[in-house]
Formats: sequence, structure tokens, C-alpha cells
Amino acid sequence: MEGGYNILRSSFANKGTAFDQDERKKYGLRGLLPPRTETIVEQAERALAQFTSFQSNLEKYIFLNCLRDRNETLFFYLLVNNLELMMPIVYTPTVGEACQKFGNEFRFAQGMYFSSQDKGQFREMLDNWPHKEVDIIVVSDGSRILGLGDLGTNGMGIPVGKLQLYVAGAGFHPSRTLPVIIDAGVNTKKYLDDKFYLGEKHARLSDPEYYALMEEFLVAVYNKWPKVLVQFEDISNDHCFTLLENYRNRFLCFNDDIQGTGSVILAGFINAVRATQIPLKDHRMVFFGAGSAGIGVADCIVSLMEEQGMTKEEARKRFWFVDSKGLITTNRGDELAEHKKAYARTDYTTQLKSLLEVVKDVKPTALVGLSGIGRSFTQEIVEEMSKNVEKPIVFSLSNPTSNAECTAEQAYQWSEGRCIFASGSPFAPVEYRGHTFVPGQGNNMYIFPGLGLGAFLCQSLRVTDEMINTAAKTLASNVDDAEVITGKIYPGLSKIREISVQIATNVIEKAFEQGIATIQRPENIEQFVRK
Ligand SMILES: O=C([O-])CC(=O)C(=O)O
Ligand SMILES: [Mg+2]
Repeated sequence: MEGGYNILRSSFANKGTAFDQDERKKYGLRGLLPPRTETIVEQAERALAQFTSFQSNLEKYIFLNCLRDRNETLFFYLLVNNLELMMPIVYTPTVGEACQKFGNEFRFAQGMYFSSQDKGQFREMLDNWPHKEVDIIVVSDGSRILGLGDLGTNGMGIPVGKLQLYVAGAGFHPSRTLPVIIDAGVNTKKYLDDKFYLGEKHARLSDPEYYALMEEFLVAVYNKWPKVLVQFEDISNDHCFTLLENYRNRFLCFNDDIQGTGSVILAGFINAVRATQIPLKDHRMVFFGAGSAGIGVADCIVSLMEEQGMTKEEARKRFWFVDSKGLITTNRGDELAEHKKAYARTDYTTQLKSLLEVVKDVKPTALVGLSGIGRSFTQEIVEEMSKNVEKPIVFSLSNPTSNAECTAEQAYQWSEGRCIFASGSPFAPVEYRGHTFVPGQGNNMYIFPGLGLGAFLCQSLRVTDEMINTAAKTLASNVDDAEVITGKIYPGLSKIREISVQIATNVIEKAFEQGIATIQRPENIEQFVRK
């Protein structure tokens, strides 16, 4: 096949009806398109009408990704101009359903896949990627997709969705983004038995085999694209902390669930502290869920407490972590996973087995859910908590919506409209006793596009805790005092591109301050970012 037809079949080159008459002559497109030339505004109007005509969110998701497969330019134009409407489709929560049904709904491949069958050949395989330059990679092994568990290769929707936000939220070029799945097996029986499942059908690899695969992948990637930024995403707790420790000082990389979520919740917490007017050092925080996100968030809050003069030990004592076995203590008789040890309480002789018992005992100012267990903040728990504080902070952060620890409506009702609420997945505004509450979305989507852009643009040697802390403060400062008093702790989503500029600018400043930016210092960093 030759000429114009190939252009129409390439999602990057294709402009569809927007090719003008001169272009149609030049590229051999005459006769291959309906006669009238349209502007992208007209094309987008039609695409929006088509999007709206679908009933289910999953159909809308499929429509958008198929549109992208035909015409990247139109897809991103539509997304950027309808971000608030389409974010819950291309991203959380619909992307979760799309991952669960990935094998059933598969139409065409996006991104790249590497499995144990390909061992020793990763570097060579990278040369099959059609684009010369890659600036950013999001890589998952599908082992902990949102709060949905081990989805194996079906998890590809997450790297794809995150990178769409890197483009829409921070201006990365679509052709320079690469979504990746490392297929290391799957432990979910449903997928092993599913005839439409597209990953390798075996149990997950042993640790040595797994780490060898990851090592081969990262070495291959940095050999081919030395400047690339790698974001680790939705990797289970047994591996994600080790991977981050192994690679954070070796390559330019970060883990979005530990550090991105940590940063975004720190931002929300900074503003919740402003709203409650209780000093940071006096907060008592009960965390339900001690995985990547829970520990990542606590570490970020601890770093802010240290900055304000507390020692690490004092700061960590303000946290009470609860997991499936109850309050995490040093003496409860089980072998604690390494990442939980720093937050294990040493001051309990009786074992508190349930979240309710812990809330009764601790009388927390903040209750933070990153457990992946839907509706685990019961009426009794939220009411109990609300007895003791005027403005209880209730963060129900697990994704997608079905896994939120409680809904926005429940939190406002059970706290009699007093709580400062945020969730990981979006909730609609809630009417309660004549008042409209707009729940904040404490989702790492506010942080990773700007953080990644800043770290990549200045070619930082690594992503430091200070850069992550700076990103959080920048996000927090986007809500003013008058808004904070009403319980609004995150800015509106429509501001996301502007926020990404600010975050990237401040992250670059920080990298220069720390002496780890490797480009020549631009005269005006903000203008450099905007360009
Ligand atoms: O993807 C999201 O919405 C946030 C996130 O990283 C997760 O839940 O794992
Ligand atoms: Mg994630």
C-alpha cells in the first residue's frame, strides 16, 4: 500500500477531514476523503457528540481509545478541551473496569510488552518501537492495579491512561511516551482460566526471576534512551519498595503510588491542617492500609513534620497504622513486612484487632483509607471519630470508586457536615442540610504530570524527597484561605495544566538547588517549562 492511504492509517500523521485542499494534493489524498475540509473545532464537535451518545462509561472508554488509534491529534484536542468530563473515563475509575475486561475488549495493541519468554532480548525488542525518541515510560507488572488486585497483563490500561494524562496535563509529546507491561505471570485464577486473557498463563515468577526481568528491562531502556524518566506504577507491596530503593539513585525514576500519592495527600493534608486550625504536630492520624500508598503518604507527612522541627521518631509516633490483622505493633506476634516496621507501635500491651477499636482508643483527628477495601469506614467508625473533633479529616482514598472506604455522601452525613473529605476517585457534589459540599479528589494525577515534567526537563540525576515535598506545597498553595475554610483542599481539575507548570518550575528550581539538574540553568525556568 502506498501514498496517501498510509497517511490516513497512521494515527500520528492522520488529520482526517482537516487536511486542506493543498495537503490533499501534496500527499495523494484526493478522492480518499469526503469533499469538505473541516477545522479541528468542527471535528471535535462531532467526536464529542459521538462520545456522548454512548450509554456506558466502558463504551465511552473504548470509543476514545479507538479515536486515538485513528487520530492522535483529535483525541488529545478533545481530551484537553473536555478534561473534567473525560478524566473519569480515560483514567480512574473507568480505566479500572477497562483493565478488568482488557482481554474481552481488546481491539488493538498499545505500548510494549515484555515477558519471561523474551529474556535476554529486551534491548533488541526496544528497537521495534516505531518512534525514535522516548521521554517517559510508565511501567507496571499488573500485580496491584488500583485496589483491584493482580490483573496481570490486563493492567496495560493503567500505563496507557497515566501517559494520556502526562500529555493532557503536562504537555509531553504523545509519540515520546511509552506504556509498558512486564508480564511476570498472574496469580488470579480467574485470568488463568479465562480464554480471552492475553498474558502468559502461569503463576508469578519467583523473586530472583522477577528482579532479573526488571533489571534487564531498566538496563535496556537506559541504554537505548539515556534521558528517559521511568515511572513505576501499580506494583504490589512485596516488590515496589525494593525496586524503588534499588533504582532511585541509579536511574531517573520514581514510584507514583508511593511518592506521587504521598505528595498529593501531603498537599491535601497541608490544607486540611489549615482548615482544622490544629497545628500539624498535634494531629493524630489513623491509617487503614499499610501498603505502598499508606507508607508513602505517611513518609511524606513525616518529612514535613521534620521540616517543622520534630524528630523522625516524634513524627512517626503521630501515626497509628491498621492492617488486616488490626493495629500494627511490634509485639503482636507476627513477622512484619519490612515496610511496616517504621510505623509499628511499641506502646501497646493489648492488641486492638479492628479499626473501630483503634479509632475509639486513639481519638484521631484524621482517618486515612488506603486499604483497597470498599466501605470499610462504617457509620459507627465515622460517628465515633466525629465525637471527638470539630472537623474530622476523612480521606477515603482507595480506587476505583467501588473500593473507596466510604462515599462522600456517607462522610458528610455521618459527620453531620463537619468533615474535611477527600477521595481517590471522583464523587459528585453532595447536598446536606441545605449546603452543597464539593468533595476533593486526592489523586496523584495532580502531581505526577508536573513532577515528571520538571524532573525530565532539567535532566535531574534522580527524583528526591525534597522535589516531592516541593510538588506538594506547590499544589497546596493553589487553594486560597477563603476556600480552605469551606473545606475545599484541592484546586479544580480545570487548572491542571497551569498547576503542572508551577510544579515543574518549582521542581526544577529544587533540582538546581540540590545540584542534581544536569542541563544549563535556563534564564527563566517558568518560560522554559511553558515552551
Ligand atoms: O490511578 C489512580 O487513580 C491513582 C493510583 O495511582 C492508584 O490508585 O493506584
Ligand atoms: Mg497507581
